[in-house]
Amino acid sequence: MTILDGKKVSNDIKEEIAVDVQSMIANGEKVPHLAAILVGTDGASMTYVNAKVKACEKIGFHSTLIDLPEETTEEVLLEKINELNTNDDIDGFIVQLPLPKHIDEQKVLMAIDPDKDVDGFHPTNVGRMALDLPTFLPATPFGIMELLERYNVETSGKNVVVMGRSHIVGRPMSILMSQKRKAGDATVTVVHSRTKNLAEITREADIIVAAIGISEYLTGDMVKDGVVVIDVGITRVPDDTKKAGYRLAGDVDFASVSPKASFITPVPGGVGPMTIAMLLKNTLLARERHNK
Ligand SMILES: Nc1nc(=O)c2c([nH]1)NC[C@@H]1CN(c3ccc(C(=O)N[C@@H](CCC(=O)O)C(=O)O)cc3)C=[N+]21
Repeated sequence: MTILDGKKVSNDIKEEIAVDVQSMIANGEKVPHLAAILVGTDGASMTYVNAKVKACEKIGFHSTLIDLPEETTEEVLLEKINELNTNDDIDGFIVQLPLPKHIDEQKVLMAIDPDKDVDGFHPTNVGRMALDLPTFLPATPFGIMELLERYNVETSGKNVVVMGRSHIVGRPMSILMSQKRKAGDATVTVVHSRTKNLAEITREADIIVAAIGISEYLTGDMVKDGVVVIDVGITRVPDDTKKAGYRLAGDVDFASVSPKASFITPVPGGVGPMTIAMLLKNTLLARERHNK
């Protein structure tokens, strides 16, 4: 069994990007500038956004964190987005999700200039992804593809079961893996909360991408020997024995699944760090495209 070490691979990618940044500086070019908008003070969201800003600093990007109060109106948020759209110094930006309930998420995502949409959530970019045109791939699926590639995990002709149909992970994952590309060419099945005989389907899978948001849902009896398991879940489970008061759990029951797996991602240290690395990669790409 091989651990797919997202922490290590994400550090490799960050180092590669840092080298690119150094040559940009040497050539007198502007370095990439990422902005992130955070609305409210959700603990997990703050952790992720801060991790993104810190990663920018580490590799030499400029970054701007725009912190807005929970009660920010949709109108004000849309104004902020328009400012970032028209600010030539900003190469790419993200609006951290989830947003407060009084804000229409779809409306917000559609307000982002697709050329600065480094999350790849704008319908234009989703469409471009589906058509296999140049775009920004959503960071989590992009990170999973990259992880599979770097460990030379064979996907061509394999049965891939994607658990979950979210717009951010499950859906794009299923599209990418069915496409003719590296870490693609797979036969993809999407399962979700209405799926019947779910375990019968997962037991046929060569590769499982678990992205349903239920902690430790996938157990050893639901997988076959030699399975490749990608765990996208990240839930904070209350735990008094931990200093933070919680532990991080994935969608996979690692204890029972890992003995049967050929490759498996841990949580933490798997898909999460890859997501951040690919956001940086997209921001570098945005800078390069804006140069042209
Ligand atoms: N517009 C937007 N874009 C996103 O990309 C986005 C988002 N909204 N909302 C929330 C999700 C979640 N997400 C994670 C990023 C990094 C880790 C990560 O680095 N996790 C560490 C652990 C971090 C911890 O201690 O909590 C790990 O898995 O090792 C996890 C989750 C990005 N998301």
